[in-house]
Formats: sequence, structure tokens, C-alpha cells
Amino acid sequence: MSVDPLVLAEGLTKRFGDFEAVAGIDLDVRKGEAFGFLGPNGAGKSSTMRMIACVSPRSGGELRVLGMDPTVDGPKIRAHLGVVPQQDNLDNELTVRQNLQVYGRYFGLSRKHVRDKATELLEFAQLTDRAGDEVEPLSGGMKRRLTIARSLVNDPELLLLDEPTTGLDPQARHLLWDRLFRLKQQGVTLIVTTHYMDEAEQLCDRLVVMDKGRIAAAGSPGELIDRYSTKEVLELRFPPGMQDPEPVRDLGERVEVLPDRILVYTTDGEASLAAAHARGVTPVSSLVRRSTLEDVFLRLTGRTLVD
Ligand SMILES: Nc1ncnc2c1ncn2[C@@H]1O[C@H](COP(=O)(O)OP(=O)(O)OP(=O)(O)O)[C@@H](O)[C@H]1O
Repeated sequence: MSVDPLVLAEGLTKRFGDFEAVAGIDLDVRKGEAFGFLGPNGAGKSSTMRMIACVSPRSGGELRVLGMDPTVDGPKIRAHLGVVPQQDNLDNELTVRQNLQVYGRYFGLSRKHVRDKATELLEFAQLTDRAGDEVEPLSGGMKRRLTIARSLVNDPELLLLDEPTTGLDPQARHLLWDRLFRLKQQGVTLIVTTHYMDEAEQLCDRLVVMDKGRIAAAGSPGELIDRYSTKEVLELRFPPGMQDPEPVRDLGERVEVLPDRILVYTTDGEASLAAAHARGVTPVSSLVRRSTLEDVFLRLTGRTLVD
């Protein structure tokens, strides 16, 4: 039996004047999965999210969210969504707990229900100790966790997170990923936009790689890497302007030249490195690593994700 997707887009388009920010994309998000939009700044990820969140009307194509049309049933859909915007918009005048409770009251939930829910969400966000504190002095990671906790007040079926860990330090990011992973285990469907390939690999069951308003590729992180990259990558670092790819061009399936590096896409990085040394290639440093979604993006677009 097939289960209807929670989000279904066909030819979905967003135009700002003559400019097409989202240029006719097709996708489906299935219940219980973590679905990602990976792409650089300006790829059209937020514009797509805002259409799914029913806060920005589509300019063309079809869109169904929870089986309904955002144009017709926006408020009904929004009641079942949790939205974590790119910028935290917490109320600095209120305490941590009050931020949750006041938001809960917007959904018309009873005082008692909202109080109990806030206690549960403070625990989830690891903010119980800070419940009575003001928001302003919280760290960036704590504010993000509070924003996520707040988005869960109405027990959403679908949680939309726009760049959830941008600007956070590595420890705060890992804690946030752990919380999002728990939500997924509890059956919440997640949609995440990100320009971090490690975030996409950590969190997403399936993702689309977006560039210039279009979907360049779709699949699980593993599928995308298998399809568009090699098992290993040999990185050879040179002083800027000193990298000559010719002596290593045949040491892998493909070679990419970046401003400070040459990347050799190969099945056996160590063997390629030994061969490069035998030919007298002398990089400042070298590294053999596995392929990542960054390599997929480079292959698809000729550019790096974060310039
Ligand atoms: N309200 C608007 N009016 C005009 N152009 C817009 C508007 N919103 C977005 N754009 C343009 O649409 C394109 C896609 O923007 P969008 O915010 O969707 O990208 P993104 O992939 O989410 O990137 P970012 O991570 O920077 O938000 C950009 O070129 C942006 O300048």
C-alpha cells in the first residue's frame, strides 16, 4: 500500500518579478523521513521552504502539504506544522518558559496543557535549568534549541528547519543534531535546508541538491556519492597558483583544480599518492579521504558549496 507523501511538488515555481528563485522543481517528502535541501546561498532553498510553510504563495506548478493546497488551506496546514526560521525570533522580554507557554496559547491550547508541554519541551531542549531566565543571555545553541522546542508546542506532524545550525560552534551543532535525530525517532518528519554537507550527511535520509533554483540531483547521501563521486579522494595542496594537474591527471577517474588544491577522484587514494610521488609531484601536504556531498556538489556544478 502506498502512503501519500506529506509534501508533493510538481513544477513548483517562485518568481520575484522577472527572476525565477525556484524554477519548476519536483519532489516528494515521505512520512517519518528527514528530507534535506542542500545548496549554496541563493539556491532557492528558503523560497521553497516558505512556500511549503504556507507563508509565501507559489508562482506556478503544484504543491500539496499534508494532502492540502496551501493556497486554499494555509491556516489548516499551518496548525500541523512546526517552523524554525533562519533567524531566531524569540521574545526577549519573556523568560525561556514563557516563550514556550505564550506560543502554545496562540494555538488555543489550554493553560494546563501548555504548562505541561513546556515542562516536557524544556527537558527535551536541555533547558530546564534555564526555565526562569531571560532569553537574551542564552548562547546561540541554547536559543536555537529553544526555538526548536517552541516549534514543537503544537505537536507538529512536519517540522521545517531553515539552516538550523548556521553560526553555531561544532559542539552546539552536534547537540542540535542529536535532538533532531530524537525527534525523527519519535516519528516527526523533518525538512531541513542547509549549505553544510556534513549536516546533510548526518541528518538526511534523502535530499535534493539545489543550485540556481533547480534540483541538480536527488537521492540518499550514499546514493549521491556513489553516483557522482569515487570511493576516495586524494587532496594535494600547493601554494596558490602552483598547482599543475597534468602530472596527476591520469591517476584517478577525474581531477578538479581548486585555488589551493588539486583533487584526484580515485578508488585507491594511497596508490594514487604513491604514483604522484614517483612522478616527482611535491605538494605542500596531501590527504586521502572518503568522498562527501561537497564532492557531489563540485561535480554537479563546478563550484564548492561554501565559497
Ligand atoms: N523577496 C524577495 N524578493 C526578491 N528576490 C528574492 C526575494 N527572496 C529571495 N530572493 C532571491 O531569490 C534567490 C533565492 O533565495 P533563497 O533565500 O530562496 O535562497 P537560499 O538557497 O535559501 O539561500 P540563503 O541560504 O541565502 O537563504 C536569491 O537570489 C534571492 O536574492
